[in-house]
Amino acid sequence: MSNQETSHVPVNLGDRSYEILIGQGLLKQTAEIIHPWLVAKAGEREHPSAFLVTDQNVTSYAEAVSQSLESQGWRTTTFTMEPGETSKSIEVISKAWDSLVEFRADRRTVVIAIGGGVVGDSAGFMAATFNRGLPFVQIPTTLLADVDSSVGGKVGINHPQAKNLIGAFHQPLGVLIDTQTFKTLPDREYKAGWAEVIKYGVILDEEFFAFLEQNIGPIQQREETVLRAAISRSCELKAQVVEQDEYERTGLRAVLNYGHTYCHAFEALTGYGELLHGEAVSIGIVYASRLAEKMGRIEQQLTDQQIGLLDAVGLPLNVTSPERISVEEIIGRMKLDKKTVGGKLRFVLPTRLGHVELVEDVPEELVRETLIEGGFKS
Ligand SMILES: NC(=O)c1ccc[n+]([C@@H]2O[C@H](COP(=O)([O-])OP(=O)(O)OC[C@H]3O[C@@H](n4cnc5c(N)ncnc54)[C@H](O)[C@@H]3O)[C@@H](O)[C@H]2O)c1
Ligand SMILES: O=C(O)C(=O)C[C@@H](O)[C@H](O)[C@H](O)COP(=O)(O)O
Ligand SMILES: [Zn+2]
Repeated sequence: MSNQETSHVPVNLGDRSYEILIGQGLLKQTAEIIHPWLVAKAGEREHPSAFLVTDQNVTSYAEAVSQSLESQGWRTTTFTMEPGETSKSIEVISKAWDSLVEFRADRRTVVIAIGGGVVGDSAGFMAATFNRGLPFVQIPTTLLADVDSSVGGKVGINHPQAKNLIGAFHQPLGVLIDTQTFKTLPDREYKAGWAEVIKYGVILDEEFFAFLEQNIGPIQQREETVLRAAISRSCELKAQVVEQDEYERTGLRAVLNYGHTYCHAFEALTGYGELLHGEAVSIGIVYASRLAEKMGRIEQQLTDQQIGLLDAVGLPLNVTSPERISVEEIIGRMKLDKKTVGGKLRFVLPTRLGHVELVEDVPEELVRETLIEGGFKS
């Protein structure tokens, strides 16, 4: 694939269908790219307006987007959040609602997220709630947002007790991925994104997992061809799951939550921000796999294989100083997980490489054992 080509990944959801575009230098063409998306979904408009949402580290990308739109006659304003997980809060959303009022946003104002998953999830929640729903476009700028958070319509904010507890399903009109944004992405954030990519291999695609194992060097070098292949395949796999269970009703979409029951508890208990989401996913995968071993679903070799790949891309395998957090606190936070039914924990667990299942009857004692063996306070 030449670097100049733009790839298209469709997400087929009836009248909420959209496409994910992956290419270089797309930000500057935002106005031209999103115009047909808007016309198809909401009709032609005379005085287009856009509410741009970004964070302080990526304002230059938001400026490129506003320049493109304003050159085509759009009225725009930019809402800039502080970077980091703590911005996924009701206080930030409340300020954004005030700005939307001040901007005189109407039902046709497009909310455009330009940033990582924090910006995308928050902006999506603004779009889902203001005026009972505004059109929404995702322009992700982290690897994690490219491969996961920008796709599938889960939007929301955190509750101090649990991740993403307040939210909605609100699909974007489209996703525009400009791979040039990788140039400024710090190493820690870059590595964090690979946790969700590796997750897809474990849950759905053994061959993709092997491809990642064979490309550690190019991954570390941020080689464009491998990056593009990994982003496209991840988006395809996520789209296939979301197409079958958009609202996570049948349990099918829950496979995307592999490692997340542990991950979300660790994120909340370490105070949102100590661990990046991708780092917590990496740690959560290790724990979930160990739990699967204890349940006799897999051999230790499969856990070791996942650890090998996570470690090779530089991801953490445990929380720092786990002894400061008690096992009971973790179990308590796990019970706030959205997969919990009637107070009973449910976990997504592997049966083999490329396949996972949502498991109902997980003995809490085995979960405790994994945590105690990981060094948490008993
Ligand atoms: N909705 C979903 O389906 C879904 C899926 C996965 C994760 N998430 C959520 O996504 C969030 C994590 O997203 P994230 O990992 O992108 O973190 P993030 O949004 O916090 O971004 C990470 C950091 O990188 C900076 N940054 C972003 N792009 C940059 C660039 N190109 N150059 C320089 N700096 C840049 C940001 O300012 C921030 O400091 C979590 O809140 C997680 O819960 C949601
Ligand atoms: O899109 C999904 O569905 C996912 O589970 C993807 C996850 O990577 C993501 O972290 C998501 O935000 C978790 O959703 P939640 O419903 O457990 O909050
Ligand atoms: Zn995730």
